[in-house]
Amino acid sequence: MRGDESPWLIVPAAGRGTRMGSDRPKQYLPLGARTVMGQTLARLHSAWPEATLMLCLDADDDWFDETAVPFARWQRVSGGEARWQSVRAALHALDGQADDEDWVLVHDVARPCVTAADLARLLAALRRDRVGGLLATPVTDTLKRQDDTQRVAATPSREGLWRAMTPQGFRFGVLRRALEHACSYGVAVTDEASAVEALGLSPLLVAGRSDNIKITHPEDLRFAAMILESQRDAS
Ligand SMILES: Nc1ccn([C@@H]2O[C@H](COP(=O)(O)OP(=O)(O)OP(=O)(O)O)[C@@H](O)[C@H]2O)c(=O)n1
Ligand SMILES: C[C@](O)(CO)[C@H](O)COP(=O)(O)O
Repeated sequence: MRGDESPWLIVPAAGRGTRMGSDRPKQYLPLGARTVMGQTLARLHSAWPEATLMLCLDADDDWFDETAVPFARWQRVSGGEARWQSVRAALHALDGQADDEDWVLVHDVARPCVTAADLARLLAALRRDRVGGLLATPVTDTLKRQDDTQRVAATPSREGLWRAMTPQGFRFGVLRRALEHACSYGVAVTDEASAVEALGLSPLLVAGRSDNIKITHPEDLRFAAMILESQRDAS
């Protein structure tokens, strides 16, 4: 970001929610008093009201309602086939607007439970760092690797393993280069950090709350509603 007054924020929201299996993309399902997208954008806006939002939407999206966008400065970007392609399209749209040194924060529309405290901690950590980084939480379950008959082939150590979350924040120039590199070399990246890692850089892991869940399956939606309720009771 260039300063407190104009951070860049990319929200990939062009997914179809296949695993949710609902009648509409999961970002448009009701969650509390809003939609999933409405909750996510409200959380981001309360932390970073001056941000410029780049909102990646499917080109054929008929569900989008721009009254759900609380940001004064925002642009709609046509998303791509995969998440990283949606983020890349948003970075292309920032060409000529963002400087290489600006920080860009990317947050999934499907993570509506991110807290203001985690957003503030991430940003503070990024400002002290040269590379950039992401919210993440240490793995707490025992892990199993399957064989080709879906039996346990191994129990890998969870020591030093984290679950990657969002936001993920990097300088515009680095992230732009990382996604072009991933595109040119056909590297399949599921988050910004892995694209940056492919450049030989080491993103910072910033410990975040484990309830910053990604809504993926139907049960996650009910879980997210409970999390939002419990966070409201706690505040
Ligand atoms: N082509 C895509 C695919 C995904 N996303 C976004 O990336 C985030 C994480 O993706 P995921 O949870 O996999 O969402 P979907 O692609 O919607 O879900 P599914 O894989 O079940 O279809 C979501 O905010 C989603 O909207 C995107 O902007 N563009
Ligand atoms: C970026 C991400 O949220 C990190 O956990 C995640 O990888 C995105 O979801 P996908 O299912 O991998 O597209």
